[in-house]
Amino acid sequence: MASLMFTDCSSSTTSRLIHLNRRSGTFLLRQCVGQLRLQTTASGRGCCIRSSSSPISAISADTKSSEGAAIVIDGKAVAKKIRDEITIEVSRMKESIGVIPGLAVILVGDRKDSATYVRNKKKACDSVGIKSFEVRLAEDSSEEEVLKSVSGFNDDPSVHGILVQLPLPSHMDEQNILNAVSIEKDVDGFHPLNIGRLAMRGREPLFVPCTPKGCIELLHRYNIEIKGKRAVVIGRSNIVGMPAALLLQREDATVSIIHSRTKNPEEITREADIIIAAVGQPNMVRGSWIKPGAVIIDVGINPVEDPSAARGYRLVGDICYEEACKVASAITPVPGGVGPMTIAMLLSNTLTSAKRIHNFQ
Ligand SMILES: NC(=O)C1=CN([C@@H]2O[C@H](COP(=O)(O)OP(=O)(O)OC[C@H]3O[C@@H](n4cnc5c(N)ncnc54)[C@H](OP(=O)(O)O)[C@@H]3O)[C@@H](O)[C@H]2O)C=CC1
Ligand SMILES: Nc1nc(=O)c2c([nH]1)NC[C@@H]1CN(c3ccc(C(=O)N[C@@H](CCC(=O)O)C(=O)O)cc3)C=[N+]21
Repeated sequence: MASLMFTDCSSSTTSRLIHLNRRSGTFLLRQCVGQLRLQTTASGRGCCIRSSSSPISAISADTKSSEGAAIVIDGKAVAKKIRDEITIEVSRMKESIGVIPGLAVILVGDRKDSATYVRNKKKACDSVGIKSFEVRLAEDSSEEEVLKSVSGFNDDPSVHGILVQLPLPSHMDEQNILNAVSIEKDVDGFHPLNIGRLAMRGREPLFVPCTPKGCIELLHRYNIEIKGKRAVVIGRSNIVGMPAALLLQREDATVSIIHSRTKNPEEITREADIIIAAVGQPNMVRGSWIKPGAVIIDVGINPVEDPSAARGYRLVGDICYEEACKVASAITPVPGGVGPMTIAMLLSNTLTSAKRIHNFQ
């Protein structure tokens, strides 16, 4: 694990989440995702479930939320709904034209977290009927070997999406490898042509990177308006922060980007109606950074030591959850927020790719 450390803020976040999920998970799934209505009763512990009988479209980044009343944006439930939608489309495609969408994953090295992600992607493919292909290469493989695998999948007609799991070992040229993925199969959306088109007005990428796409999809599915809002993206990586900022801009938000050299990040963040945090710093964004009523999408996935957890660690986001949910109007939890959406968007991009390649509507 890259950053195993103690952290003060949100020390009780995990137990609180489990508590909330157990008591209110079912209604969240049914009401937030299905009928787009919220009729929650505030949990006994008060944090992060807003009591409301209004439609989710009432969530506004402008309105001051009442104390301790943020709505939990349930990424796990939305991802499940998207997987159900994909399952139907995959079987319709199979029945109509006999084609099964296929996703190939290339994993180099033996990082535990990467192996877990790849295993989860395979499980997700199985759950919707997408065929999965996998190549595992040793840490000391050559770049040529990886390029050979990419090229094999580029030429394989049963593969419609190719994902090279990142990070790659340091002796490899990541750009060179990502450039080699056929843009028609670039379901991660990391090819420079796809990113370039995302940045240009009037141009459409073939694929949008999965994590930022998942963030926007959550905002859409909760009817959170983006147009005209002030958005702040914290982090500017090629795979999350930068494409997230581009997507928000395409949705007519006014976007600021914060990075490691930004002065007074808290001041800039406090102006935002919508915050997307993709930093990799556990609990960095404190309650005092957040404008009352802001909507928060927490992309960060940071392992922090926790002897009481079965794995010896637990995952926290970049946002100090327990402080933020007292100020924000809506927030994604970690885990159960953006992570499951990333995988759902990967499946969705793979289905889109197969449909496009076979000209199937
Ligand atoms: N939920 C999901 O599906 C996914 C989650 N993640 C998680 O999201 C987080 C970010 O991932 P990723 O984008 O790949 O990370 P990177 O390390 O590639 O990028 C981090 C970004 O954050 C900025 N940054 C770092 N420290 C600070 C700071 N103190 N203040 C302001 N900005 C800072 C960096 O700035 P600079 O550019 O100046 O260096 C950089 O732009 C991680 O926790 C990762 O695990 C990632 C992918 C998917
Ligand atoms: N080519 C490439 N594409 C990626 O999209 C990519 C990548 N490389 N490298 C690593 C990051 C990270 N990433 C995650 C996906 C899902 C969860 C996820 O499902 N998380 C669960 C928790 C999982 C757990 O408990 O361990 C959750 O947040 O609820 C997390 C992180 C994709 N990435």
